[in-house]
Amino acid sequence: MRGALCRPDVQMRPCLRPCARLPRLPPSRRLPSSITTSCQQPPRTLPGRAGFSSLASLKSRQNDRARRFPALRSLSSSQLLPTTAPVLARYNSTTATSQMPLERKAIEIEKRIAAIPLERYRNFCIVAHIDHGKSTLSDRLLEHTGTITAGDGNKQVLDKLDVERERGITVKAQTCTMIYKHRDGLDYLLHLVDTPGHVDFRAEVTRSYSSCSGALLLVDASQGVQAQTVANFYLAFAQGLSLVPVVNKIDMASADVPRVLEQLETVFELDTSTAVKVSAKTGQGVGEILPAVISNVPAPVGDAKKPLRMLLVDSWYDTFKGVVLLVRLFDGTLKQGDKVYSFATGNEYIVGEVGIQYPDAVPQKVLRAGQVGYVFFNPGMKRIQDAKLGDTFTNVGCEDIVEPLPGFEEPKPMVFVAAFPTNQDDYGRLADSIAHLVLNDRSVTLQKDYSEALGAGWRLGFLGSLHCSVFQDRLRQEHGASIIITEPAVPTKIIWSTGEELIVTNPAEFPDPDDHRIRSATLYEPFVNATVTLPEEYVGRCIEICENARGVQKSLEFFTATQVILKYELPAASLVDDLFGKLKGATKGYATLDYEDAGWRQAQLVKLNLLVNKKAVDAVARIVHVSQVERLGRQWVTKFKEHVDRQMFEVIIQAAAGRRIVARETIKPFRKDVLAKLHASDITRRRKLLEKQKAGRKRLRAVGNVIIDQSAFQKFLSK
Ligand SMILES: Nc1nc2c(ncn2[C@@H]2O[C@H](COP(=O)(O)OP(=O)(O)OP(=O)(O)O)[C@@H](O)[C@H]2O)c(=O)[nH]1
Repeated sequence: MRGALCRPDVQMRPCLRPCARLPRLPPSRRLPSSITTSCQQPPRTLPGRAGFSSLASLKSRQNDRARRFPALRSLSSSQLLPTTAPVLARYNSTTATSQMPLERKAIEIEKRIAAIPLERYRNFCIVAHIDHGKSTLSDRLLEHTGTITAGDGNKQVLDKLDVERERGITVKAQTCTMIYKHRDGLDYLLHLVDTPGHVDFRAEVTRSYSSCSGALLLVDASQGVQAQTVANFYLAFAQGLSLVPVVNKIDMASADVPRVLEQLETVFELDTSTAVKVSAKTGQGVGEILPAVISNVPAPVGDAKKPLRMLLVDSWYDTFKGVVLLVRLFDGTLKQGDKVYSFATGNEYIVGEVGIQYPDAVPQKVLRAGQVGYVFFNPGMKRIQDAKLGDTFTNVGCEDIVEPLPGFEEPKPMVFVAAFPTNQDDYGRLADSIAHLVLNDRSVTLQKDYSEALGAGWRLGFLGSLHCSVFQDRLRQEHGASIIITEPAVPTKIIWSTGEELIVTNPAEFPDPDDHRIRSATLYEPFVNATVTLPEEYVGRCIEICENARGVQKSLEFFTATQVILKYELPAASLVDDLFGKLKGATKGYATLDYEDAGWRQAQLVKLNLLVNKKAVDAVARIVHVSQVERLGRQWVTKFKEHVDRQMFEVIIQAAAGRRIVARETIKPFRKDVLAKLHASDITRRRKLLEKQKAGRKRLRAVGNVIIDQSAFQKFLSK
């Protein structure tokens, strides 16, 4: 959430181009620019070509593996080389210089970059609401600079995950270096970051801003300013980024450019005389963007002659290279063989390879101050936990004279679910798949969990509901996993009468109603500050929805004659309860929502249990506000009844809030005709058989021995 992520310690820059003044901004501190001390570094030998041969060596390793393990021969190259093969495939199909082998291409790029001074570097990202065209515009810029060739196969080149392409959303910020020949005839080194628009991935956005000094503020000409435009604008502004207004989708019949320009002036007080009007789809006007970036975005500050000061922006795991780091160099240079020191862990590493994303990994001899690129070590960094995002690296021996950069605040997961394999035999395989995904998504938290009903599983924490659903999709798509996922829930804070605190993310850890301590404890739930933008005619309905979600209105402002910004303080639980879906439904899809962490608020919370023959189904339990128990309890018992088969005995389904039963349904038993073969007149025998049947039922009921099929849970837990 934004509150937890934005950097209150980053100073606002005195000059903001083109906008000069803005109210209501958080205090911030300037990004450190340079240090004045110097450091004697040991003489280094120039790296040989070894760094460039990594691809060849990977391929020969692949062949070697295939020779040793014949079963691997049937696998595709992408299965054998999880990172490099798709990279190569796309590189070959997309890169303008793609006909060249990787090594030649690397040398060519290196020559051009070496001739570009720091004053001609520009690091920028695209700030926009979801779906306003960031990834499409990135494609056009990559084509415009010849980084990739135009063509149908090149849609959303920077959206590398399957789930991103399938859903058409950016989940992971991606970076790309471009070399641009400007109108002045000189080469400029541009570094572009395509960021996600959705609020769940705000951590990615914030981190990306730290490697940039400017941003394109992109707005859809038909939709105008929306919730995430506002939120991302304030984040970028607080980081001191220089903003270039860009109006996109001008090819659309519904485009209203003058209205959008007016909004940019009114909402952000931006000077729109320099705004660029484009269609990322057709390419119209795209040629004007990079000249605007060059004139408005300042070159990064840094000194290549100083000791290394390098910020760790992102990381991912590669089977062969170990952890690969995406870094921004503030000072110094980095090349193969350099020894570096991590301020966060105190570990030392030897650089194995450095390079740039162009848009895929292209090795380079050296990275210089101001550049953003990748590095991996030799021997490789084994544990992803050692790559602490926001960490500063310097040359070994310079740790006492180099001041580390301010890091990032780790995002806190706010949505928790439990996950279980559909078939317990798959536990081991699913554990591997989850571990693999968690390696590359640092914001997911993972703990082992166990449910009597569903067996061994895990409790996973996510940044939001979309983050959770993207993770599930990736598990299914990339690992073919079949899982049961419980309903998402937010954490609860308990402050005991002794003053001690406990954050409960698993309802199983919530104290029993019989536990005397809970009666004197105070309970808290997380709240968010939500910003909703919507057309004026739907205001009444949206207010009703927010109030029903226990929201407290903070403000209602018109930012144009027909558009409203509504601000509410809301329980975070309402977001997992599909508040956004309800708002969209009420506004024909026009409402947009953004939110930031507003901290904990005291609340009357209770654990709601689903009981089957008096026995709690642990996987279903939730901690909810007292006002919700009746509605949710009724919903649960009705839905559960639909999915449980009739048994030989009566099944009682109840919802219990603490000790209070709030809803009940009964499934009548099959009555087996035990008297079928009996002669009608044999009264004693008849009574005996009926009594035996009754006792048998009683015994089963007493142990709550209800056989519930796994598919019943799946259907119950699926929306
Ligand atoms: N007509 C038209 N459609 C566009 C234009 N730019 C983007 N689109 C379409 O708008 C949709 C969203 O574009 P994306 O580039 O995925 O948007 P995004 O901002 O990267 O989306 P997120 O990463 O999910 O925030 C896609 O269907 C694009 O084809 C444009 O200039 N004109």
